[in-house]
Amino acid sequence: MAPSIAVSIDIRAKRFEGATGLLLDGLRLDVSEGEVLALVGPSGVGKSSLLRMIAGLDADFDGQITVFGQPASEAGPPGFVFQDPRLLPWLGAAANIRAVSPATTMSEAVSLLGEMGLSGFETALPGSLSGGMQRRVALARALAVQPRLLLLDEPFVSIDRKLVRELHDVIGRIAEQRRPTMILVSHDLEDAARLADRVIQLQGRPARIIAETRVETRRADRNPARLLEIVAQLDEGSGE
Ligand SMILES: Nc1ncnc2c1ncn2[C@@H]1O[C@H](COP(=O)(O)OP(=O)(O)OP(=O)(O)O)[C@@H](O)[C@H]1O
Repeated sequence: MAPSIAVSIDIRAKRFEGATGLLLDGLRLDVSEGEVLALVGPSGVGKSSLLRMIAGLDADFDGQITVFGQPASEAGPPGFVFQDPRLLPWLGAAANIRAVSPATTMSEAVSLLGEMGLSGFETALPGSLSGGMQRRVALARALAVQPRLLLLDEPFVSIDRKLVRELHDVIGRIAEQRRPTMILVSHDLEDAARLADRVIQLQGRPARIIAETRVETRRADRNPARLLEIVAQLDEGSGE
């Protein structure tokens, strides 16, 4: 049986007030339930803007986006991990989760932090955590409401490569075990190659889909050599 559609995007036009020209013009894309989709493209192409439209945070465009069959602006908030972790600096890690999701019990928050590899850091203030750890708290916070849709906006920027790999593992585990539909925005082909089931590459103004690549290799089998091959395949697709 074909998987059902989680997110259906049909944008005829998106323009920002005061900006010259259209940001998006004729973008159609369906995301299947449980799929990990990567949106990749250069800075300024419109990836974050598209993510905000999918989240229902920006309904000012010509077209329609549905999330599990409902207009995005009425579908309820998805899990959203922003480029910067946006943690409350005066609250510990578990309290940060509960501040956004009050229905989450302390033991659920502790268990989520454990899943992110942060056992023992429940009361740690954000300022005492590394950038990678703060991202993991933000991920735990997004997962606390058990979202069917998880949106990740450049979760790997400004952290060093070793921490990026740890975060790749955490997100890969979420994909395999919790199986939310995930849309991951990145400018880095390697992030996409490591995590995505399908990679959409955007380019230009208005932004167009210049390549769509399905990554058939199971995430667990994407060892360094295979990852290099996948990145090369994506590079070829983008004409780089
Ligand atoms: N609220 C806004 N008003 C006007 N222009 C905007 C607004 N938000 C974004 N833009 C413009 O839209 C374009 C796309 O921005 P967006 O942040 O979506 O790109 P991006 O691909 O996510 O880039 P980056 O990776 O640098 O965040 C940019 O030229 C940006 O300046």
